[in-house]
Amino acid sequence: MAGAEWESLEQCLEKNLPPAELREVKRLLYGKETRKLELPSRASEAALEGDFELQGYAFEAAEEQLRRPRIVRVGLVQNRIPLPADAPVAKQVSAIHERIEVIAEVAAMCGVNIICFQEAWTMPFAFCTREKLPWTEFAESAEAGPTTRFCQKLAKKYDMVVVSPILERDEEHGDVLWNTAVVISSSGAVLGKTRKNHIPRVGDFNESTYYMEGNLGHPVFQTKFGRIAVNICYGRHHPLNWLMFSVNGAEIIFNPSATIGALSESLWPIEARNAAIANHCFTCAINRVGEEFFPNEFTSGDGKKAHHNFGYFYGSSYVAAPDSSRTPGLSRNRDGLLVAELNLNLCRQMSDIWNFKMTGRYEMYARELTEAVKPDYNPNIVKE
Ligand SMILES: NC(=O)NCCC(=O)O
Repeated sequence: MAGAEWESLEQCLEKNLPPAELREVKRLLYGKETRKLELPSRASEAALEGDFELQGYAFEAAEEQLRRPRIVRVGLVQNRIPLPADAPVAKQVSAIHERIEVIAEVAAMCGVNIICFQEAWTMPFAFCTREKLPWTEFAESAEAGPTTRFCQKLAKKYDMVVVSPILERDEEHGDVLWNTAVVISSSGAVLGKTRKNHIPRVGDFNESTYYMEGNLGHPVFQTKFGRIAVNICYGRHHPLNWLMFSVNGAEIIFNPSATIGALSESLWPIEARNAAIANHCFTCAINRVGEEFFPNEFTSGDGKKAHHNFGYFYGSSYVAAPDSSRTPGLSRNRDGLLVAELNLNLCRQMSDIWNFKMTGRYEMYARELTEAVKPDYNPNIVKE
């Protein structure tokens, strides 16, 4: 299984395919080509100095007579944890805030309107350990915690919407934990929060030890740049989860994730891209980078030796559009900022062409699903 030594699918294709074939392969794997964005040279210099990748692409839409283009720039941030997982909690949180502050400043230079960080961005992805302390100490109030205050400052300073996926401690309801994304308006106000609806029970993703499935449904946030939603990590395997955000009007669905190569890398390029097509919206898939080592060994419950290492987080963050085009991914092994310019008019344009919302048989599905979840349901199998 590839670790850091394998840079990316894109690099491999560029290196090994003759130009004419590369064009055809890209046509299938990436759809209509996205235009490379001209980003300010001071942003590229700052990225170089800060040792992170900076890429920018634009999605085009057809010109309309009655609507002006609705242009919005999104910024996707993928990163390693800057300090080892056994460093003191407060130091880890400050180090990650400092790292993200540098990347957010570059995002602002690039004109980013909405920035989204990776899942549980303020901490190592420690849920594999099943230990409570010190990992639960990373949990914070979504409304008033230090990370939300940090993001509010960024939002106000840069007139930017910030999507901040954290481990939430809900002090108003018995101090319980949730996997939550806080959405902070460009005014600096907390617009709201959304919680991870599907908790993985696969491999070392032992998240059910820490929190329950979200109870906030599928909220969509009206920002001044467009309507956004957040489908946290494992929710991307559930087409109906994407659908419900779309039913509520999401034009951009962020998918902040933490996932490893051995488990999901072959699913990664397909799922968010498919969701963008099926729901006539943009999707933004973000994954963390690198390896994380935990002080105490843990087992994977598979009879194999206990280990300290979760596996390889393969980055590869990308944006997908409703017309099936997508950006190349960021690298598999470096911190990175992906800037994508979207024209939200493309959502309705694709809907008018393909009509999935119009041809979807939602009443029929709703009726049949209502029956299917009943304990006495008989599957509709026709037998001879
Ligand atoms: N963080 C998380 O939900 N990971 C589960 C694995 C996956 O969905 O690829």
